[in-house]
Amino acid sequence: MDALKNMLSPLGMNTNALQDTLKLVVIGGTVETARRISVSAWNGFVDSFFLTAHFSQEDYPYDWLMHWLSKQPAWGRSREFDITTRTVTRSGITQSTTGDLEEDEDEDEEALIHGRKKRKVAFLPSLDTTHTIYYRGHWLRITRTRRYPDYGHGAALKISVVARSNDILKKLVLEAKREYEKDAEHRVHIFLADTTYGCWRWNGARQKRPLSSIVLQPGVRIPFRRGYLLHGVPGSGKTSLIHSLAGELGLDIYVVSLSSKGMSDNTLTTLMSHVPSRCILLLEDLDAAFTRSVSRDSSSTGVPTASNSPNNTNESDGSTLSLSGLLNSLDGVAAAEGRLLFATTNHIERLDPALSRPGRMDVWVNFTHATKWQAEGIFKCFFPSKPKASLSSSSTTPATEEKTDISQKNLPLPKRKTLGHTIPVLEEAEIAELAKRFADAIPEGELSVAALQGYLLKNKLRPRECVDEVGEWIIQEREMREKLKKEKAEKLERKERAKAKKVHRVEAVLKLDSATSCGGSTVINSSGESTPTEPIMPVIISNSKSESSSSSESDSSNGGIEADTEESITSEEEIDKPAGGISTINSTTKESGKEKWVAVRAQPEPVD
Ligand SMILES: Nc1ncnc2c1ncn2[C@@H]1O[C@H](COP(=O)(O)OP(=O)(O)OP(=O)(O)O)[C@@H](O)[C@H]1O
Repeated sequence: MDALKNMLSPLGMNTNALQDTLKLVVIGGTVETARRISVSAWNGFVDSFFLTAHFSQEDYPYDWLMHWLSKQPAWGRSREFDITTRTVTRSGITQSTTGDLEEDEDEDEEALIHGRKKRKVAFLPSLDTTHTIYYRGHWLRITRTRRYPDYGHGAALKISVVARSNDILKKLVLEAKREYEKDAEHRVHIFLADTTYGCWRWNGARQKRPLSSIVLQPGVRIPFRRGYLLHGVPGSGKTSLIHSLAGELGLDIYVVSLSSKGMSDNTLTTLMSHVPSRCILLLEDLDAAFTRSVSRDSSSTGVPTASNSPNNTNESDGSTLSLSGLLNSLDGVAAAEGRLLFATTNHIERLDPALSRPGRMDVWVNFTHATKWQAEGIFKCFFPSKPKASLSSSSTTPATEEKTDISQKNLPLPKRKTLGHTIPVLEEAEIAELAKRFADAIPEGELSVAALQGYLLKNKLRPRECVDEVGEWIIQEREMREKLKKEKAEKLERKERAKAKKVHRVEAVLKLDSATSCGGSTVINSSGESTPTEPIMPVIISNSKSESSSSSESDSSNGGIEADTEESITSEEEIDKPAGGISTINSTTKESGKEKWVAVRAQPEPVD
């Protein structure tokens, strides 16, 4: 140091300041070196003493572990965890772990409480935080991370434990698997197609629903076949029947929405190659996918053309699913034993007949609005009744007696309970009589079963009043429907007017354009005038488009343009034919090109 001082003093530098700086550098360097050494020593220690297992969300052990974790009482003491009501995670952790937020473990995620969906609360290990859980004499260090943080999805779980052999981790995984499978016995698991990555994502598990809780018309039975097409009005029980069948057969459901963004022949093939051999494959929106201009030619993309779908273009949609691509995939799926193919649609008339070829969709079942028979059945499903033998003198008894109630075994499990309230349990004969009165009041084939269910749910605690007031409710429903219909018609009319205006604007622009182009042409010369627009322009415009200001005429000419440019295989199009006697809504819909797929198959024979 003295030598350094001597060296620097002739330069006139303040040696004290320099000394301090040097000291700081030395101390800082030492501290940083010590930190690095300790970190790498810790990592070395962890590597040599800790066993670490990684679980990726794409694989089943992740589900088992998440399910197991959700049941650990440690969450009650944890100071940091995620609470979610989303079902998009791949874990089945929909039951409460500490019992502090959710009282009713069996409650269906979709149960309606006062007309709203009641959501379950689930606990998750929070992301990027290490949790410590004591398990069989070992401390487990658990960290959940995002695999693709940039894309905001894909999770992974890391579990570390200090142990000599990996037995403890094996035991843990096996225990988690056993518990998961035990729980899964009572649930139907649903997987959704992820069109971005061409894989299946776990989307939740539902309580199994007894088949007897689906009230279908007598004679509607489902024979065993490979492919089923369930068609009919919304809210008539198509999806519920599939879920119920899945529960009955112990199968999981794999759902593909054919109209989803990014769906292509390749994606569908990839998805189909990953469908397990025993499962139900459900194709949703079958009609939605093929209201487009799809051709049997594999080169066809099935994407709406700009003309028939103004808001939807090839680029924005990204869908390149062709009918032939779908048919090939279906044939592949149908080839496997133990796999059932279901498809649902609200518009059977829009489907291509090729979809219903034997081996693809051999059974067609039509679902209609509620009949009186169904109304009676669903009423009996909803209200518990006491068998005559055990009937006490009082007409109503507390809900605790529900457990012995026979009629309740037809209800989906969750709907049997209504917490904190007393459900009147009436005599069987009285329920039968009320059900009959209820059915008498329900107009045949006018209201959906789902609507009836909604009304009954609202009156879950008032069976008698529910029947007394059903007439009023039907009037309200009709008024509501009328209102909605009116609003829809008005909306359509507004749209039509806007469309007509647009056509006029285009005409005006065309006029202007032609005027300008003629202005620069030899027309001027031939007339010998200096003003170019006068001689020819009006004639040219009136040839290409009519001068008519009526919106209907404008629309029909527009429709003509669409028909010319559309790559449609349908020869039965009626788009621009004058629709004598057809209501405004119908005719406008056809003109707008939405109904270009017409029925090519007659109603199939009723299934028995
Ligand atoms: N036939 C039925 N028996 C019992 N419950 C029914 C029936 N039809 C409808 N429901 C009830 O109505 C609700 C809606 O039914 P679901 O989703 O199965 O109808 P959907 O026909 O699949 O409708 P969408 O075509 O809109 O998908 C469900 O909660 C279901 O319990």
